[in-house]
Amino acid sequence: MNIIADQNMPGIEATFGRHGHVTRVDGRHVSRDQLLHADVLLVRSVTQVDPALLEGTPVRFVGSATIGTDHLDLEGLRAAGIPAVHAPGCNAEGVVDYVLSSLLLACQREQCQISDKTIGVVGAGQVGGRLVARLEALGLSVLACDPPRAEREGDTEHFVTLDELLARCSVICCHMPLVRDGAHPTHHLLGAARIEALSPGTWLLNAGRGSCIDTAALGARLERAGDLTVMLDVWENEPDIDDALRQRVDLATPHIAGYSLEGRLRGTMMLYEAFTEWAGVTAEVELADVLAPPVVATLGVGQAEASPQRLWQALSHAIFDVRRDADLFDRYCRRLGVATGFDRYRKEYPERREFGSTVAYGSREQADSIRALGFQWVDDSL
Ligand SMILES: NC(=O)c1ccc[n+]([C@@H]2O[C@H](COP(=O)([O-])OP(=O)(O)OC[C@H]3O[C@@H](n4cnc5c(N)ncnc54)[C@H](O)[C@@H]3O)[C@@H](O)[C@H]2O)c1
Ligand SMILES: O=C(O)[C@H](O)[C@H](O)COP(=O)(O)O
Repeated sequence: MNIIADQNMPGIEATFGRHGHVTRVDGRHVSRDQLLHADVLLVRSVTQVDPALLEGTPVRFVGSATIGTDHLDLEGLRAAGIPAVHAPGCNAEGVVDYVLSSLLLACQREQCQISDKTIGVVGAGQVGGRLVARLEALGLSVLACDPPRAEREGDTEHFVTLDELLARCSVICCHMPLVRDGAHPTHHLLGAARIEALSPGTWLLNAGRGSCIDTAALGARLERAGDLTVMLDVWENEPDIDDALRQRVDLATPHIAGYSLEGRLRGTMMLYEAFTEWAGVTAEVELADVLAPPVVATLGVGQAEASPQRLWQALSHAIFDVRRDADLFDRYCRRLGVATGFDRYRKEYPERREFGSTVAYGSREQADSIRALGFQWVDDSL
């Protein structure tokens, strides 16, 4: 069996490699010619897959190690009889770690307390739902907007409309998928009018898809007024993103929010499970076989971290200081140009572990706070 896989997917040789010959390709430039002898195609979000790409090839199984599916023509592939699977939730914990690291950094920079803010989460699925749960566990004030869920679950009590959320929240976190049609499209959901209407001082974070925000309008507001705190992990026209906007926002990262080692390996393993079922072979490897223990397995919290926010900052930034990614991304862009820098940093992304893999030693009084942040807690008096 011939397996073509994106070069940015870890764990493929250890899993799929047991059942066939693996060839790695640059996911941004997959061509039909490269697939003329392929049975299986494994991609990430940078490869658009539709029936035209696969026409006349022997590809009979497509797997995308991603949460998002906007790069897959699922309907077309279904009509062509080609199974296409993705990896729901695989890197959701990593995205939540990214959001917490970013918001706590913004608090540090602006000398404010996160507990004074109301945080709005747009899109309360695998990522947004987990984010709401962690923020609420930390005792923070949260509102969520998810019209498809509100409709499906008949729940208007727990969900607010987008405009209510924008009006009531000082922090807005976007985690909706990119949907271009249907009853609840998200393309430019935060369009020019909504961006103009944001109160000065609002924090806006996007870790969903770049095109959910009209970034030309966002850039125009920042250029004119510079009165928002903006954290962008996703962009319109990746990797050739608007460099002026990149330099204007407060935190710019190249679509790495979900790039924890666990998240990337979970993506591979979810595809592997689907593949073994499809191929009728026995899965020979589990996640634990390919996931090494974290290098930093334990963290001492120390008595100095008196306030909950200082404790959260110390812990989250010890494991994932998003400044590192922003600084390195900036260096890559300056050295290589923005489009090459964007992809190169993703390709060379330093290993990052999830909060949930890390044990933090703290006092009994700190236990709830440590756990709520997403870490494992061990009593430091033992
Ligand atoms: N930056 C990253 O590294 C990264 C990582 C993972 C996922 N993502 C993106 O985040 C998106 C969300 O991930 P997820 O795992 O939570 O997906 P999900 O499908 O589990 O949840 C998406 C939620 O958004 C809701 N939604 C749909 N349309 C909406 C609208 N108009 N307004 C508000 N909510 C709406 C859905 O009902 C659903 O509950 C993915 O589609 C992907 O594009 C980015
Ligand atoms: O949808 C997702 O899961 C993420 O946005 C995605 O995985 C980011 O990484 P990429 O697939 O672009 O390497």
